[in-house]
Amino acid sequence: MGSNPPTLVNLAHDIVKHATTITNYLQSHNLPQPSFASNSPAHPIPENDEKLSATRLALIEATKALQALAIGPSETTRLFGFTELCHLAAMQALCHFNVPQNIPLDNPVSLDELSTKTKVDKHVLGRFLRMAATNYYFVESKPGYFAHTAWSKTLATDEKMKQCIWFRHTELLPSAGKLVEAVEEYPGSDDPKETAFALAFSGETFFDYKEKNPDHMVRFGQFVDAFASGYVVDSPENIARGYPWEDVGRSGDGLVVDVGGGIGHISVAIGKEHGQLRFLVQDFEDLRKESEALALKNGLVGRVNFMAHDFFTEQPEEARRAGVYFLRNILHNWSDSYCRKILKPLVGAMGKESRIIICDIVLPEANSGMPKTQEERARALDLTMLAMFNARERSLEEWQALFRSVDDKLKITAVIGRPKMRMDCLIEVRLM
Ligand SMILES: C[S@@+](CC[C@H](N)C(=O)[O-])C[C@H]1O[C@@H](n2cnc3c(N)ncnc32)[C@H](O)[C@@H]1O
Repeated sequence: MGSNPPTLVNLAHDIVKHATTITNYLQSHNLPQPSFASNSPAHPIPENDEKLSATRLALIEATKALQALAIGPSETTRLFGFTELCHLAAMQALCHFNVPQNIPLDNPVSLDELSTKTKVDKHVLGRFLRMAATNYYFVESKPGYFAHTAWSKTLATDEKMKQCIWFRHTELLPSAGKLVEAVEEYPGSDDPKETAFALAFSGETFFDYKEKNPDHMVRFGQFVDAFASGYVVDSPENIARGYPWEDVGRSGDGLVVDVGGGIGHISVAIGKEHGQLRFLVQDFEDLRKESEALALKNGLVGRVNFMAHDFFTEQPEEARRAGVYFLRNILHNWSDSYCRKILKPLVGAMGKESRIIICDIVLPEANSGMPKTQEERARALDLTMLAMFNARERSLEEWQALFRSVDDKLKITAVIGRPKMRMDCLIEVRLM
């Protein structure tokens, strides 16, 4: 979609073209134009129109390239990460001291009043706010008075959004800082105990640390919720509509085993759209109550059932020969050797009609044409998996090699990606 060659002028032309398409779409649908004003919507460009979403991505892509060319190589390197790190520190401080909640949604507040309410030194508070304002979070509407923008309002109106900042600052940043040490200390390790995270957090694995620090567990859960509620991750509805689930009921008995399914929110979303399917959500016993409450709330009692099950062990009789073994965001948390330990019991339980469906990222090959902004996010998730778990995102070739190493007959039979899905793909695997 991009201009060739990507010169300043060609990119600027692309930007005008894409911006015009989006502006006209919003106008013709009576939707507000994107703006920094605090009453502007949090998702101004609708996600459900595939062509519009592609234009939005192309616009982001062109602006990223234009900005890189305008700043140039030397300045980019000299300032690398400098402002981003300071933004993260300032934003974490502002969220920690509940500054977004203490600014009225539609009016400015004086720095004096904000300092009294939050008990943060007025001068330090002003410095954090002025840093954040250079990134469109908050605006100094007149000297010494701060108001919300649409950006900062996301933090004021949804407590969960603050955990996106908290996670990056409090868990990812210290872990990322230990990556070099981890690579030197544990060369080639695939052990979840030998990670950058463990080096940063007193030798604990990610989940052991969470168990000992329930506050981190709660915040992490809220972060995942917030992260999954926008453009970045596929919604449960995308998954429910992205795959021909109606075929599952035709062969086998319509049973979907949601392996490591959490409280079963994906099973519920698929179950609401596909009445012929039954679901067995497998996870740790402590999620049973919440899972059963979710099924009850959605009128799916009897069709969405919970079963405590450790996915490293053999499947019990009632979960054998299921139509589907579904694993969403499970295998990317584990290295290949652990993935084999998860997949082997599933292969052992599969009947002739069974399939495994994996919902995870498929990393692009070199020069695949995937927009750089998208690829950047996928690669960032890959490095996050490395730092936190010694795990990884995988390319199609790496997925294929993993399945082959479990069983020669395990073959990828379909990959559903864009435009039906966003970041993740649905990878269908069968014994052939
Ligand atoms: C990243 S979450 C994904 C949850 C769900 N599939 C989703 O897409 O929202 C990983 C899940 O795996 C579960 N899990 C971790 N180890 C497990 C094990 N040994 N057996 C069963 N579930 C496990 C966790 O409790 C958690 O719910």
